[in-house]
Amino acid sequence: MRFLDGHRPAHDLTYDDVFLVPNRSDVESRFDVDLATVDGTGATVPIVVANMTAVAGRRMAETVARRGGLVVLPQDVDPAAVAEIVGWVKSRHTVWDTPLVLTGGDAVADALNLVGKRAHGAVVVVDDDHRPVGIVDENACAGVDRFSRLAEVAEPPAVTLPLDTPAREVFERLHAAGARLALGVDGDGRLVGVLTQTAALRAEVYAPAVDARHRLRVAAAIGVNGDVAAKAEAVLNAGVDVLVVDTAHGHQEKMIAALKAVRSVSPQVPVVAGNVVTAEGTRDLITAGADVVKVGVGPGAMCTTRMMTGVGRPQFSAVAECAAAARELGKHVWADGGIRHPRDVALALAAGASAAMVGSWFAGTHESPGDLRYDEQGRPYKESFGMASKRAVAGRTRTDNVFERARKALFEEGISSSRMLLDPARPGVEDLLDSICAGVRSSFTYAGARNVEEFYERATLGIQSAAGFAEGRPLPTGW
Ligand SMILES: NC(=O)C1=CN([C@@H]2O[C@H](COP(=O)(O)OP(=O)(O)OC[C@H]3O[C@@H](n4cnc5c(N)ncnc54)[C@H](OP(=O)(O)O)[C@@H]3O)[C@@H](O)[C@H]2O)C=CC1
Ligand SMILES: Nc1nc2c(ncn2[C@@H]2O[C@H](COP(=O)(O)O)[C@@H](O)[C@H]2O)c(=O)[nH]1
Ligand SMILES: [K+]
Repeated sequence: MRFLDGHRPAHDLTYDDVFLVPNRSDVESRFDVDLATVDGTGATVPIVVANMTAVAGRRMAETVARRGGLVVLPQDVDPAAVAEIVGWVKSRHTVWDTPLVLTGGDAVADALNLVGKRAHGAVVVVDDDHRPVGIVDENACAGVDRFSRLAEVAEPPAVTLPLDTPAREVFERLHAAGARLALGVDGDGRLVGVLTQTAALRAEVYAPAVDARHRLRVAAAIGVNGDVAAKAEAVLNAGVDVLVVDTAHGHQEKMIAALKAVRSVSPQVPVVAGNVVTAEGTRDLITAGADVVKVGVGPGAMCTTRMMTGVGRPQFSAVAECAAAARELGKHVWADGGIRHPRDVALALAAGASAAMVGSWFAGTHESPGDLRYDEQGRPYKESFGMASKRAVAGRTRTDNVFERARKALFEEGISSSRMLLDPARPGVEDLLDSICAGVRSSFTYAGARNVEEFYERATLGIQSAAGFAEGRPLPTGW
C-alpha cells in the first residue's frame, strides 16, 4: 500500500478520509480475482461476522460459511449452547440451504409465522418419512383462512433433484420450470435442502469455508475473565475452528495471560485476539500467541467508547499501523468495526487487513437472530445492541450477585437498542455479501490485483476532503 505523491497523512485517517486510485492492470475479469484470506482461518471471502448477540447466531453462521465467510459466536453463549450450535452448523449441507419444514396437517398460520424467517420465503411440506409433498409461500396463503391445513394450499414441488446435481443445472432447471425453489433430496427421496435460482448462482460463484472434513467452519469468542483455559477447552471440544479472545481493551495483562492459557490448551488452533489500535499492542498479542490481531477501538456502530473515554483511533490508520506490525512478524489483523459500505472492506484490505469484521450492518438481515419488527412506517427492522451496553452487561452478569451486577452496570460503552432497517433490495445477509464481494472484486481489478496480498502490495491511496467523499455518493433523487 502506498499513498499518492504528496498525500502523506498529517493525521490519523478513517475510511471516509481515503480513496483508491486505479492502476494499470492486467486482470481481465472481476471473476479472475481470488478473495480468499491467507490468515489461516479458512475463509474464502475476507468477511467475518462480529461476535455480537444481535448479529451472530446459528442461522447467520450457516449462511455466511456457505458463502465462504466466518461467523464468530459471542462469548455470552454458554459452552453447552455453543456445542449445540457448532454441531448444528457442521451438520448443514455445504450447498443446499436448510429448509423450513411443516406437515400437511399444520395450519396456514404456522407457515406464515415461519416464512419471514427465510430469505427464500417458503415452507416445504413433508410426509411422515420426510419426503417433500408440497411448497407453501406467502402467495399460496394470500386470502386463505389462517386455520386451513397446509395440505389444502401447498403447491406440488416443480423441481426435485438429487443433492449432487451441479448448481448450474439447478439454476437452469428452475429457470426452465419457472419455479422459485428447487428441493434437494437424498437417495431415499428425503428432503435435505432447498435452492433458489440466486442461491444456485451463488453456489457457483462462492466456495464454502470448510474444515478438513468438508463441514462448514465456525468460530467462537471467549473473554479474558474467569478460567480462560477451561472456557477455551470447552469451545474447542465443541468443534470450533477458530478461537477469538475478545475484550474491549485488548492491550492489557489479563489478555496476555488469557492468550498464554489458550495456547496451553491448544498450540495449533488459529487464535484471534483484540482489540488494539497500536503497533505495540499488536506485537504484544502476537508474542503472547495470537495469529490474528483484531483492530478497532471505537469505530463500531453500537460503540460509545470514544464519546465516553476519548480513547480510540480513526480506523483506517489503526488498521494500517497494526497490519504493518503484524506483517513484520508474519501474522495478520482483522479490521473490526465501522464497516458501512463495500468500499470500507476494500479499504481495510488495502490497509493490510486479511479480513474485515462486520457487526451492525448484518444485524438488519433475515439471518440475524432477532425478531423481525416493523416501524411506524411499516418498514421491517431488527434490533441491534452493543456488547458493552447495559443490556448486554445485564445478560452477561445474570449469574452474579446483585451487588456485583449493579457495580458492573456502572460501565456502559454501547447502545442498548437501535433499529437496523432491512434494506428492501438486500434483506438477506447473502445479498449484502454479494454487494460487498462485487465491490471488492472490482476494487482489486482497478488496482491490478488478483488476490488479497497483491491488493495490499498494489493499492494506491489518496486523502480526500469531506466534499470528496460526498461527491462519491449516488444521488438517487436528483438535486
Ligand atoms: N472494539 C471496541 O471498541 C470495543 C468493544 N467492546 C466489546 O464489548 C464486549 C465486552 O467487552 P468488555 O467490556 O471488555 O467485557 P469483558 O467481560 O470481556 O471484561 C473486560 C475485563 O477487562 C477489565 N477492564 C479493564 N479496563 C477495561 C476497560 N477500559 N474496558 C473494559 N474492561 C476493562 C474489566 O474489569 P472491570 O470491569 O473491573 O473494570 C474486565 O475484567 C466485547 O465483545 C468487546 O469486543 C467493548 C468496548 C469497546
Ligand atoms: N465500544 C463498543 N464496541 C462494541 C460494542 N459492541 C460491539 N462493539 C464492537 O463493534 C464491532 C462491530 O462494529 P460494527 O460497526 O460492524 O457494528 C464489534 O466487533 C466490536 O468490536 C459495544 O457495546 N461497545
Ligand atoms: K462509534
